[in-house]
Amino acid sequence: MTGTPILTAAQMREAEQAVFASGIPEYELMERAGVAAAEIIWRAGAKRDALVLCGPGNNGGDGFVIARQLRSRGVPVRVAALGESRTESARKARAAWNGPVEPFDQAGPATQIIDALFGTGLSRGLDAVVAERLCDLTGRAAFSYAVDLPSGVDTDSGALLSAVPDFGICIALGALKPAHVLHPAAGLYRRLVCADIGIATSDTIHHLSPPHLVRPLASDHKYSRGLVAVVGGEMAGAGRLAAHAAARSGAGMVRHLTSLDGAAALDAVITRQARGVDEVKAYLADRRLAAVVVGPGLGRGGDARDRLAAVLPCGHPLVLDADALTLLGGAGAEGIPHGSILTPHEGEFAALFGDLQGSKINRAVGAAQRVSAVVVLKGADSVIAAPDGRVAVATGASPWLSTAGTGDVLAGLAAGRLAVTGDPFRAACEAVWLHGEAARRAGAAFVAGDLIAQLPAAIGSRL
Ligand SMILES: NC(=O)C1=CN([C@@H]2O[C@H](COP(=O)(O)OP(=O)(O)OC[C@H]3O[C@@H](n4cnc5c(N)ncnc54)[C@H](OP(=O)(O)O)[C@@H]3O)[C@@H](O)[C@H]2O)[C@@H](O)CC1
Ligand SMILES: Nc1ncnc2c1ncn2[C@@H]1O[C@H](COP(=O)(O)OP(=O)(O)O)[C@@H](O)[C@H]1O
Ligand SMILES: [K+]
Repeated sequence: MTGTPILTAAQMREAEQAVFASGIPEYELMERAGVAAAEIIWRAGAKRDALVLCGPGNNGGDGFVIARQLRSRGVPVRVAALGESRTESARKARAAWNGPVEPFDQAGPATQIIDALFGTGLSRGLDAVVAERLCDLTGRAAFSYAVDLPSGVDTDSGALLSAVPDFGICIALGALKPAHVLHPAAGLYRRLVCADIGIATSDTIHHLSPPHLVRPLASDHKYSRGLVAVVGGEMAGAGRLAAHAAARSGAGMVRHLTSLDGAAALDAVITRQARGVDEVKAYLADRRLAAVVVGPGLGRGGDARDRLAAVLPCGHPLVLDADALTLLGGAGAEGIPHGSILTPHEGEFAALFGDLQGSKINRAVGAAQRVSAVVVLKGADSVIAAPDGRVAVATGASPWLSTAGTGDVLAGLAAGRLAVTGDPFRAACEAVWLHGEAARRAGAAFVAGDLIAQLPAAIGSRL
């Protein structure tokens, strides 16, 4: 994965130490951060009057540098500070600002508000009066900026530790942090900009980037492009959605095994009635199968359990979703073949891995390592984790995706990409990106089937 790196507060401090060890002083880094942030603010707000809110730590120090930079460009700037500056660099930045400093609790509104109260060093929620004033000033400003992070969010989990206002632009310094991509914090700004301040970042957590897909070759045929089986059950609709998504994923052929009568007449998806477990097993004996998805439309009764039990040892690469995850949760996540893709929403995840703690990223990584499989922990911020520690986080998903059946589409799509690539982490990343792109193209108030219709265009955009 090659998207923008995401660093926790501790990893950020390590990267910062490496810069200091190379001979660059701390204050130089603060100057770089302030200059880069001021440039972004200048481009957005030009000469509109600005109020910079400075906290006691280095985030506040960045604020003093920003104030000086903006003033040198002719912006009418005021600074309000929350007490004294407590770090050497912040004191230096404050001394270099030779304008007045207002007490935070007396600062009046401005057209532009720059929040440099707290960043990665926030250790607890803001005092209620401070948070309230920040919300009030930010709400009244026409332009608002959060320096590094909105003050009040927990860097590593994206949780809100106190009331936090909505910002226009969040200026991440040096690298993204988990709070920039995880909700609820990730929903607090309209635009996110990452300012390069010369910190080397080589970590394993990345923002999900658009995939590079390949066209079929002239020598390809339907089996070489990947044969997918969808093992459904009594709820044919969900299985059908997964099957049709797989059929528009780039895979060569899709078979949908249902326990119901009525194979579709004219359809690219081959629907087969496989009433008993032996019939399911017979279909799964096909060596040409490149991926099998089980869960959408499976059901949760005894028959569903038997079908799932037939799929788990089949030896083909698996995508486990929906009812399959719920059934596996009841069994303590036993029997999940290594290298599978699991696509739980939070409820299914809790049933499977309820004891895991920490941020959404930590929980997804813990789960992936526990079952040696790729875990896609879905939601407005979907986290894709591999057992080797690689993580991609998808942001900006359309909230219109919160409609029935879109998860079935994702499962089918993941199986299709798994059949094409043979690589579970890559397939999961491609599927989540294509799913999000299809939703963007589908616009508003779509249903799961509309999403499937957008998949060819989404794929076409990445060839
Ligand atoms: N990493 C990098 O590469 C670079 C980092 N840079 C910048 O540094 C920022 C991190 O700076 P930082 O570590 O000094 O922490 P910061 O967020 O300013 O706050 C810490 C202070 O606030 C205090 N405090 C905490 N919570 C509080 C509360 N609720 N209410 C009241 N007080 C509270 C806390 O006190 P304590 O918890 O010890 O009581 C401490 O005094 C980072 O976000 C970025 O902007 C750039 O300059 C250059 C490159
Ligand atoms: N509020 C939201 N914003 C963005 N994406 C969402 C939101 N809610 C759900 N999604 C996405 O929609 C899909 C829903 O999947 P799931 O909950 O399994 O639904 P279903 O079981 O009905 O198919 C997932 O891909 C999830 O990431
Ligand atoms: K801030």
